[in-house]
Amino acid sequence: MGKDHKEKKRKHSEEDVSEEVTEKKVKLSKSEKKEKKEKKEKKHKKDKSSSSSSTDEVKESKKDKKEKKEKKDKKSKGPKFTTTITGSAQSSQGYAQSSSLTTLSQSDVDSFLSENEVTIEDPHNLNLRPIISFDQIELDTKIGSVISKFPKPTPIQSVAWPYLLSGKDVIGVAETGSGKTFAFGVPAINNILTLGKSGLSVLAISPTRELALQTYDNLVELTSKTNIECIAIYGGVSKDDQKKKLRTANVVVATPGRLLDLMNDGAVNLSEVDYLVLDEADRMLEKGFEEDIKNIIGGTKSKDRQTLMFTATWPKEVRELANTFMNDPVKVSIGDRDELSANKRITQIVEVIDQYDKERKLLSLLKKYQSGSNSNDKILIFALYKKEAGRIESLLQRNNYHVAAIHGDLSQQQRTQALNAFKTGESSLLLATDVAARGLDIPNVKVVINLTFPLTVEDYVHRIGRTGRAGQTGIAHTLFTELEKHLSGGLINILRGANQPVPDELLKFGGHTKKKTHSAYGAFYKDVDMTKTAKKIKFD
Ligand SMILES: Nc1ncnc2c1ncn2[C@@H]1O[C@H](COP(=O)(O)OP(=O)(O)OP(=O)(O)O)[C@@H](O)[C@H]1O
Repeated sequence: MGKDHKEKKRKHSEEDVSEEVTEKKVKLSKSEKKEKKEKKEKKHKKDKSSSSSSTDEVKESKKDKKEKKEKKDKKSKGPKFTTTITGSAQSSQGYAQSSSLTTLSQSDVDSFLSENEVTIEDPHNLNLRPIISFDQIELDTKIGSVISKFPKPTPIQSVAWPYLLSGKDVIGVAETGSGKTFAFGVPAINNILTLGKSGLSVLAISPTRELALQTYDNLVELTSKTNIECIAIYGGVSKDDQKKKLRTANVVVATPGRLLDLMNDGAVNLSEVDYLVLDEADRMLEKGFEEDIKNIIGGTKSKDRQTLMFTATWPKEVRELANTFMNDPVKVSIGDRDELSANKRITQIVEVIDQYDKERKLLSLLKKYQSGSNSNDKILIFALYKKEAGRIESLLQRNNYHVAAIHGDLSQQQRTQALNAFKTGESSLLLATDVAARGLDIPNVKVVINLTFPLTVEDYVHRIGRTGRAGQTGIAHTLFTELEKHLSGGLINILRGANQPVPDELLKFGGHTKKKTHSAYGAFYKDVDMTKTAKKIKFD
């Protein structure tokens, strides 16, 4: 390999993966569009030449539609949440149900499951009861004292912990801001302490540098009273310090590019990793990451490894790939996660506007949301591309706004500074690309403004999830233009699913979400039922 090529490769691996994937997707989608057009033309010619076969096709497609409808009707008539957990003292591989959980009445367990719309798909039939209060779980006291700052576990923690402490592979799907980091973090650290593990045994993979750092901070807090050493591995900073710390680390949180880089340098050995987490798992399983993830997982223990996938969105398209890395996973979902859905405590406002009106509209929204007693409210503005972010940053500065910015054209130091300024409130505006869409837990973000709609509806759910976290409420204000009309159907479904008004102008775009032209991208496809009204599903 030539020096230039090597250098290019290194740079590539250190670039922010998230933005990189977004841009790759767009480039590829152009060539795929061309391919699609050619296919369409071919099909058209074929149709013309055979009118009888075309009649057959119509019949066939009607039949298909009928079958699909029947299947759908059947599905919707069946029980939505099928979880029942019966039985009392349960134990499995090192996890023993506490006596206080055993004495909990079955009706209390049932109402917890129903109120939180819990679904558990457990191929092992373990029937493990959810941990409803902290006194129902026996954790190492060094961890117990850290998490006791919270009043009780969040639903995803309640349900996932017993399975994770039992050594099972788990897919955890729960809304944004619902405590998924501790859902996988607490058992990770508890297992190290109680099983007396040494060496590098826990690896969590994150899609962005900022999220890797945040998860690292959470794990440092959890291990603060222990000798466990944690390290964050991410690009844009020197490797030397990371290499040194890797020699003694027990827990690694990493972005894929830098981790692979260090693996290639021989600076990290994952062969003893037996607790592997893909955070924002659907993102990590997209085509742009797939190879990297395969290579990383290939370096970990293949036998006796516990593999976890956590996310707020779990599109069908990634599920098969997920299974290839897992061993009979238990799937735990909170809320109706089979349908893509947003956190219901977020007020969603969607305005359909002319794209040339965006900048004027943004300035008026900032005036509206930061006026009077709300003048210091934190607002997060999402642009789609680095260029757009740069342009809007100048626009805001010209209008005397003090704005922090995070996107791929900035150095890691600038990004970290910007995020800190927004976290501490030194700057009440943060302008970001989708680098900040997932996972970031920034206190008190009151409003998220989508200046340009993201490339997928999943990304929309993650973006708006930067507000309304940990039980709080928030506002998401989205500017939608004709350019994004192919995503209108998916957006309409999300709005309806969260009991939010759907503007007539959005309905006019129709209710069909087109299949993504590029399979690497978002993997979100859905036929939209325009007759669907928002419903509250009850567990009975
Ligand atoms: N048991 C708990 N009770 C109350 N708050 C909690 C609890 N556990 C975690 N939190 C807090 O909830 C917030 C959101 O948690 P976290 O960032 O893990 O959410 P998430 O589900 O991973 O969100 P996202 O899908 O956006 O990544 C954090 O500030 C965290 O400290």
